[in-house]
Amino acid sequence: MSSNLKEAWLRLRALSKGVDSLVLKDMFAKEPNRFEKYSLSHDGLLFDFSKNRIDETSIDSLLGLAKASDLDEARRAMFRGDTINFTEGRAARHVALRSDEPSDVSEDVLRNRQQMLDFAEEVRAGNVCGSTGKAYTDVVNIGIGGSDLGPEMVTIALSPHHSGPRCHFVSNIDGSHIADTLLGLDPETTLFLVVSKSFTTLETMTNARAAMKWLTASLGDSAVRDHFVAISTNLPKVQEFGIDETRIFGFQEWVGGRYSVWSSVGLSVAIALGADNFKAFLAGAHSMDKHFLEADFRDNIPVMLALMGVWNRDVLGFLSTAIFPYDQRMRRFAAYMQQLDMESNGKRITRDGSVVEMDTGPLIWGQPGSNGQHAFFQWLHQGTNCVPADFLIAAKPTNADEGQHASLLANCLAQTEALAVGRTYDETVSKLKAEGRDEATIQRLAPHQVFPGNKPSNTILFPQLTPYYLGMLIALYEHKVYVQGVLWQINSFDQYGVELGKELALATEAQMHNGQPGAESPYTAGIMAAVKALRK
Ligand SMILES: O=P(O)(O)OC[C@H]1O[C@](O)(CO)[C@@H](O)[C@@H]1O
Repeated sequence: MSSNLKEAWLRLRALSKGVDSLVLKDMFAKEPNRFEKYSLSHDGLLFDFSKNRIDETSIDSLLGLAKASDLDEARRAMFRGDTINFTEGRAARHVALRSDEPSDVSEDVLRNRQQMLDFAEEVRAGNVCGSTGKAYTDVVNIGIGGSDLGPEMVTIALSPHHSGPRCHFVSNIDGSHIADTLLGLDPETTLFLVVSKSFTTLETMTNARAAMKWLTASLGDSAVRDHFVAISTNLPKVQEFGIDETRIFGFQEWVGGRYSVWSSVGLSVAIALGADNFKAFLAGAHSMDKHFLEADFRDNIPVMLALMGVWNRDVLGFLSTAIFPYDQRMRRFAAYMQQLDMESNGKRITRDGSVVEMDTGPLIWGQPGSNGQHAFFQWLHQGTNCVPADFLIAAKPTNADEGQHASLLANCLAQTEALAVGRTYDETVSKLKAEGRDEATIQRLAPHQVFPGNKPSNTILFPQLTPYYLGMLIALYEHKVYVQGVLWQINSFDQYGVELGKELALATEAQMHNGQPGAESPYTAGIMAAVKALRK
């Protein structure tokens, strides 16, 4: 880490001494124009970060950190296609997937995109169909992690825009996932998309083999050609698996799994929504890309979102960040963001090989509002921990009642206020008095009904949940994650942390099926014996 950056971190962390005086209620009283000062907009999307425990001093210090980390060069390096994935020695150039501008990779990107969109349109039109001549009614995307979460989240979020076959998503190695999905599907009208960058992922290969068995049992081996598509960068493995070469859609090595929904990995999205909607999805992301690349840091939404996260994590010390889309169709958004953020920034080694000295990526979790309000919001309001949260909401509903949407909006905004402001003991006593409670009841209940408040949140408001704005939202979070990785000096684009468990699972499975007694790992021998006894 450069001495500049070290100093910037020291300056920032020195501010932690004064954080007790940062009380949102008082800060709003002193600065009634906080919304004007601490909100940004771009292309219809509004980012309100006024309900963070920040002031001009903290913002200056955070911006100083961004500058000292050479973030300006880092963002240009990403767009140039430099080797920013420095452990795996490649670029992370997902921004090129949503750009039509000429570059060294644009020809390849546009060719892949066109092939994928043409195929999607042919499927939608019924021109490409099953082995018995029937059009596909159902598409099953088999993949996991980035080969599943993006397509699944996006197709669910944009369901009002569906006009193609139904889409299903199978990911889990648990055989019940594919079994339950295939129930009720007709082999003659089902198309399987086997999505795996590596084409070696155990879950995906196992589920793909199960799907093939199910299909060929009724339509014979020759049907595989018409009912299986592969999306991968590993062409030899796909061919070995037996998928016809005319049904293989590739993408580039520099597309990371969790950044791949913009590539051929989005085929299920394109089949469900059509090429024009898919292009609008890319265009929304591109708009955010340009904003991220060009706007000054203080006016830059991904940069400021990242800096709020760093403030909450490294100065205020909060372990987690919650994501609450007030949108039932965005119910898989937090799960998607979990992989994006936690697989990217759940790291502890910096670019120079040393152990990082600050806390890195937070625990990401969330559920849609208003449901969450009736489950875990109690804990947020009155529990002993503090969790900063992002609230996301569309100004206008899509295929839903305007009045109900007004209630949804009101709930979303009210929660951000309740978290920030809380309710004091005296206010609680007044409320109980107004309810006509007697003195003894007031004394007994008041402490239980106090809300400490001072819980930070961001609010992200967008016009409507369209393909364009969903693309913009995802790109916003992608860039936030990258900015934070740059500040922490970690590589946001590898995922070595998932490997050890995979290796041990293979050894454990071998032991479970045909291992010699006594040769088991001491850590699992006891439970393995219990499993074997129960399986007899
Ligand atoms: O697309 P693949 O190669 O099957 O990988 C699936 C997922 O597995 C991981 O490599 C590890 O969980 C993810 O990064 C990736 O999205």
